[in-house]
Amino acid sequence: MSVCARPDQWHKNYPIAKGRHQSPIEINNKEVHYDRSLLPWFASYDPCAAKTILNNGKTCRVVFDDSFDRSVLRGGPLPGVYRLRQLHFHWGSSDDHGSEHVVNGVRYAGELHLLHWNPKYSNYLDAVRRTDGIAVLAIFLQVGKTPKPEMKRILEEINAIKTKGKEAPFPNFDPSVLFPKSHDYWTYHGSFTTPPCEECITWIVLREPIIVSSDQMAKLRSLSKNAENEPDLPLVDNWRPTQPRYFRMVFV
Ligand SMILES: NS(=O)(=O)c1ccc(NCc2ccco2)cc1
Ligand SMILES: [Zn+2]
Repeated sequence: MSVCARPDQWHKNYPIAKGRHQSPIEINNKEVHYDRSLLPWFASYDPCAAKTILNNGKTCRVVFDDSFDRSVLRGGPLPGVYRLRQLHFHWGSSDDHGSEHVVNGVRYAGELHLLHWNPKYSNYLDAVRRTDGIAVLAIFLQVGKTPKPEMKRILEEINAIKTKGKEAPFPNFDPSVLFPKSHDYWTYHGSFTTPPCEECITWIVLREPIIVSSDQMAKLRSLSKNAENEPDLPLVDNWRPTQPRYFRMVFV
């Protein structure tokens, strides 16, 4: 495996991976702080901003037009609007694990991340270098009998992006159809969960998971991390283990 492949080796190329604001973390109800000044969050997404779906060898990602304030997240812990840039997933090799954040010891089968950046900075890569540059809305995927029908749209495209580097058009999609009923959330300051592990993320982790079927999780696991003409390597277990919380409060 290349030196960057294993999370415990990342710090060799990205020293910040051993920082004090790394993600994901364990969220334990007995340690969270209630902050009544926190507002509800709101997403207003333009379905026409959705562009393509791709397999980058590490995850399945849907990319949106973020050339202006077209699809935005605001409220909650955020100081202003943040532009939706992409969404992607993390999942395991079986239904009993795969999420990045862990809640009171509970691991979910997967986790959906919607990544937004702060347009007060000139572009995404500039925002990535700022502590208030990025906001990620995280939604747990729980395996159950009555899956959310809106997940089907994404999973139907999986066959078109089986191998690394494959991309397909993904028009007319409003990701807020994937949200659970409750908007209750935890929030804390953390990092990217993959290199470069920059500590630029305001995390908004939804308490209520969305239900997916075991077949839908198997569909995600049918993706490959290799390119088309290479030996098959299943794309599974693309989650980072939880990192030390140090003294970061997690707010409700
Ligand atoms: N799982 S996540 O939401 O923390 C996440 C999201 C996006 C990246 N992208 C990698 C990157 C960082 C700077 C430029 O490109 C890495 C990790
Ligand atoms: Zn992620």
